Amino acid sequence: MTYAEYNFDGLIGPTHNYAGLSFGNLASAKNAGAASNPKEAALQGLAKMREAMGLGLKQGFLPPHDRPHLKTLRALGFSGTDKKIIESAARTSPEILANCYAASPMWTANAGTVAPSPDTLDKKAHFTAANLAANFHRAIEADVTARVLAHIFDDDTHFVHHPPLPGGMHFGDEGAANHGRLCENHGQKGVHLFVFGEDGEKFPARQKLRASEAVARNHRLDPAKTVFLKQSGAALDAGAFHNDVVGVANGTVLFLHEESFADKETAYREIREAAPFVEIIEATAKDVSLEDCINSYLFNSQLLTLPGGEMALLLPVEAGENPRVKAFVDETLSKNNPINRAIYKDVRESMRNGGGPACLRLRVVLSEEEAAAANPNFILDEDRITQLEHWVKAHYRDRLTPDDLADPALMEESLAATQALTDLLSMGAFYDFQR
Ligand SMILES: NCCC[C@H](NC(=O)CCC(=O)O)C(=O)O
Repeated sequence: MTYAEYNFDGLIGPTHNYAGLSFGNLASAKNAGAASNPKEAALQGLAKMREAMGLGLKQGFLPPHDRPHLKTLRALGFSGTDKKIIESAARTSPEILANCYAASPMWTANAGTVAPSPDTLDKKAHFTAANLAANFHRAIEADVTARVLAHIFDDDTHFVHHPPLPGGMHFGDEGAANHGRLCENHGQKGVHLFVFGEDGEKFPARQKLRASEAVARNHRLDPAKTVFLKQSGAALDAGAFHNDVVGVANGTVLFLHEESFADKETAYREIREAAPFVEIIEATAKDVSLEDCINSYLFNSQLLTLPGGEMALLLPVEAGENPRVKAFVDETLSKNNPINRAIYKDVRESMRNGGGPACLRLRVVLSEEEAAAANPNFILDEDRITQLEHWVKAHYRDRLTPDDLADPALMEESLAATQALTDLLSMGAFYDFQR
């Protein structure tokens, strides 16, 4: 059976803004209060999806969530008409309102963790939506994300869906941003790398070891092909709030910064034991400092296997603008390894909130049969992506500041856009505001 990797990117929602909500995420803090451009953000995201499609890769997307999330605002005691809810939240609790307005479901690397069917005991593909317990604005994504995944992969002969882990931060889980899969080819049993953290001196760790272990158990992974690795405190405190800021795995390659893990020698040994075929390509601190790494998002690139078998790095333009990072990329391309191409893409709107190319996508490996069982409305072809571009251009603003969140007109526009999208995608009464 033929297996292929699908990248499911987050379609960036109409309320994309810079509210500085994520402690430990340096870009989010730095840009707090700045004006965003939601239209440009969504079009940059779609342009990245087009790029991947142009490379001959399979591309899907996950829809944005309904924002503002009125259900959460009501649960927190705001009542009356929708307009009244926005007005009173804006007046008394602008911070709560900003959290309920975040377009953060765009970063689908945090939507959940996926185990492809060749890797699981029951030979089904398993999904666990991430609980994102570390941040209020992200924790409210979990239920709707679980609904989205169940809607797209709606066939229990092929797919198993696990609810977000219970227990709040005790089982804090941030999904695929702390997870990678190594394999010789997609149809063979892969090796799962789960990276967890422990609170640093400056910043808290979001991913807990016990959460990664629970996901691995639920997904019925082979313990011999599962490795749990502790993130280094230095990386966390330098701003790597998710491990995918300092490393990426694809196929036989692990591409990362040498200071990613707490105990590098042990980590590499365990990875090699589980995946003897692995090729580790690392940047030393001398090549690129952790600071350069985090400012440029070098390792938050998508490492993609092209149809011809070679690999390409899809990097943010910021990586090409840093001379030390650019030199390291050029050197990597010139060496004898599978990475032969670098493509720099502009996803600046997302980058300003700490999300690079790899944050914007969830990888799902599917057999042909499984792909045929997935909802085709969320797999892109030329017609579908053009439709989405038109939808963005028709509904999105090109400027949004945190002050604008107080304006009930923004709520009306955003929910009207979401309604139009559900019509376009035949989703029915999908979101909480439609029920
Ligand atoms: N994987 C990338 C995730 C980026 C995301 N940023 C944010 O939520 C910032 C939102 C804001 O500050 O408005 C986060 O930190 O989880």
